[in-house]
Amino acid sequence: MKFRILAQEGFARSASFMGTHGQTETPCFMPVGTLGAVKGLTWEQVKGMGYSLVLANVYHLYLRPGLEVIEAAGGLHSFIGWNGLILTDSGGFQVFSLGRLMKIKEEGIEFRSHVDGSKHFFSPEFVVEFEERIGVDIGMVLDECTPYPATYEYAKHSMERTLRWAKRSIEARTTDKTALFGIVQGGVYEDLRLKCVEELVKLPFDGFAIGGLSVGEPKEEMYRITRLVAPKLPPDKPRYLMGVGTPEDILEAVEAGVDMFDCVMPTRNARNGTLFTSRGKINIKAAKYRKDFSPPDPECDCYTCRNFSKAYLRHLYASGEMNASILNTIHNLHFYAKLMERIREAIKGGYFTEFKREFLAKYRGG
Ligand SMILES: CNc1nc2cc3c(cc2[nH]1)N=C(N)NC3
Ligand SMILES: [Zn+2]
Repeated sequence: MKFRILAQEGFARSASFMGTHGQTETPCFMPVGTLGAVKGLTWEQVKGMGYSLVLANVYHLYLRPGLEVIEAAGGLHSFIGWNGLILTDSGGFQVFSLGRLMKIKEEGIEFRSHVDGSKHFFSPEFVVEFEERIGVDIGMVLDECTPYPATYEYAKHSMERTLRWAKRSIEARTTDKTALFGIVQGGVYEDLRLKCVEELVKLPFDGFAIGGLSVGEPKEEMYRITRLVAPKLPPDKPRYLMGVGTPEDILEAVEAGVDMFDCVMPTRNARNGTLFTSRGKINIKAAKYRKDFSPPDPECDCYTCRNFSKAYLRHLYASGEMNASILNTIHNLHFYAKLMERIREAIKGGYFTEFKREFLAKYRGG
């Protein structure tokens, strides 16, 4: 894995990331393809929007279709038919948020499948092995996701276990074809976060993620921890803020030095009719759009905005048509791709601060 800084403005930077299956430029947003597909879109459409790095989940792929099928297919890229870069989250968060967590032990996490209730066990070593065997470009280590709120004591013990698991994950590596990223935990406690960074950066990770945020804490807390941690992570390696976020969150985090993002919002919100536009979010279900024959976002050049009106999209949604999800997802993911493209250009052009101010004025101004 190679990471080369192309331009810097304050803490914000634009870089190129080279992985086994190609390269991408950062700051970048990763569409969520949890089960090996971005819901409602073909890979041709995802690639056509300019995405070259997508996210999938070890927890889900392990349960369905399972390691045996993916390996028999020749790895995850050939199984799902995506020839760009793939990052997999480790399951740490998913077991906490989806699976029925049974027990956290020093050895690993015991959980029940949310699919059929069967019992399973993830160790840090197993997750690294799984990610290497399915051949992803970037694998996240198994971490203990400290919930919010958590007491200082709980966050401390949880962070210390995440550090012990990080060491075991590095030791479990057998190839550099799968880049491995460490995850910073420590709740909302600055000293725990800094202690975690201090220990984690001693390990030869290819990149570092800030975990344990966007888990229900107030926005200001998320920004405070991000601004504290991001600049302290190695400047020559990618920084990934997990599960984030809205256009505003992304701009704040880029300004703090974050390079990579993932969030279900553009895809999940699309399926429930919420569209991101240059003047803020709109909900296409609203009655006021019944005879509004203007596009979702007059400043957007996506297929949906070039061909369809709010009234039509509202009609599709109200009728439960499949195309409602497809057309709304095309717009939202295109909006995010465009935002990241304009962020990269702004950093390279040295006008990111102005871009952020102008974008947010319009986006919040409605
Ligand atoms: C949606 N918010 C969110 N916060 C996260 C935090 C983490 C994560 C995924 C997340 N998603 N994956 C991990 N392995 N650890 C931390
Ligand atoms: Zn559009």
